[in-house]
Amino acid sequence: MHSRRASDPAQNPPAPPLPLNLAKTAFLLDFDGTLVDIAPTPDAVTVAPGLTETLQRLRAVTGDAVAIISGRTIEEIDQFLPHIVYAISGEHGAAFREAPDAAITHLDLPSPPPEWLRQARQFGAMHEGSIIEPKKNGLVLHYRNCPDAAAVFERFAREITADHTDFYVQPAKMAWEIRSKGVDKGKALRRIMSLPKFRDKLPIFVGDDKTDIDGVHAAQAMGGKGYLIPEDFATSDIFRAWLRHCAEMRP
Ligand SMILES: O=P(O)(O)OC[C@H]1O[C@H](O[C@H]2O[C@H](CO)[C@@H](O)[C@H](O)[C@H]2O)[C@H](O)[C@@H](O)[C@@H]1O
Repeated sequence: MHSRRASDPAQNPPAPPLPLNLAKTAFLLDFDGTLVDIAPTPDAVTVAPGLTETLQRLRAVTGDAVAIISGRTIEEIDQFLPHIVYAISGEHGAAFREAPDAAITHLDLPSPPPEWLRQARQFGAMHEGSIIEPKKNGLVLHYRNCPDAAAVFERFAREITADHTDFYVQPAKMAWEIRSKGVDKGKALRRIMSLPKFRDKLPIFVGDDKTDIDGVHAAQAMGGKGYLIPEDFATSDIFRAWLRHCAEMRP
C-alpha cells in the first residue's frame, strides 16, 4: 500500500509514493493550479467533484492537519471551499486563519498606495480582457485574456513600484503581481506547522508556481516533502487523484 503509485504507470512522471504514516503527516496545499485547475479568470475556477470530501476525509485521517496556502485572499478561498480545511494562509503568507472558527489575522505589512489601484484600473481599461485584482498588501495585473499586453503590464508594474522599496513585482501565471516584501509561502508553512494540530508531523507541500518554491523548500527543510506540478505530478488532476488515494489510506 505504501509504495503504491497513485497514477497510471504510463504517465510521466509517476506520482510520488503515498505517505507512510498519515497520523504523522500534514498536508499544506496550494489552491490555483493545484487543488483546482487554472481557469480563464480567477472567478471561473471550479471545485472538482469529490474534492471537498477528499479534504474532509484527509482531515479525519491526519487529525485535522490539512491547510491551504494560497496567493488568494482567505475570503476568496472560502467562496470555493468554505471552511473545509483546518487552517488557511492567504495572500502568500500575509493572512492567516489558524482554525476553522478562528478570526482572520493579517501581518503588519504596508498596503499599496490607493492611487496604484486607480492607475492600474485606468491602465487595464485600455486592454480588453485584463483583470485588476486588488489585495490588502498588493495587486495583480492579469493578462491571460489579453496576452499581447504582458510586456506593457510588466513595465507599468515596475514603473509604479520603482521608488517603493517595500514592494516588488512577482511574475505569476499570465499575470504580474505587485507584492509587499517580507512574506512567502515558506514562512507561512512554518507558521502553520507550529500549530498544535500540525506540530510533530511531517509536512507535505504541493504547488505549481514560482511562489510555491519557498513552500517546497520549507517542507523539505523540515524533513517532509515538497512537490510541484508538473515536475512531480503531471497535472493537477493527477495530483487530486493521488490526494484521494492518500485520504483513502488507513491512518
Ligand atoms: O497561490 P495560488 O493559490 O496558486 O494562487 C495564485 C494566484 O491565483 C489566481 O490567479 C491565477 O489563477 C487564475 C484562475 O485559474 C487564473 O485565471 C490566473 O491567470 C492565474 O494567475 C489569483 O487570481 C491570484 O490572486 C493568486 O495569487
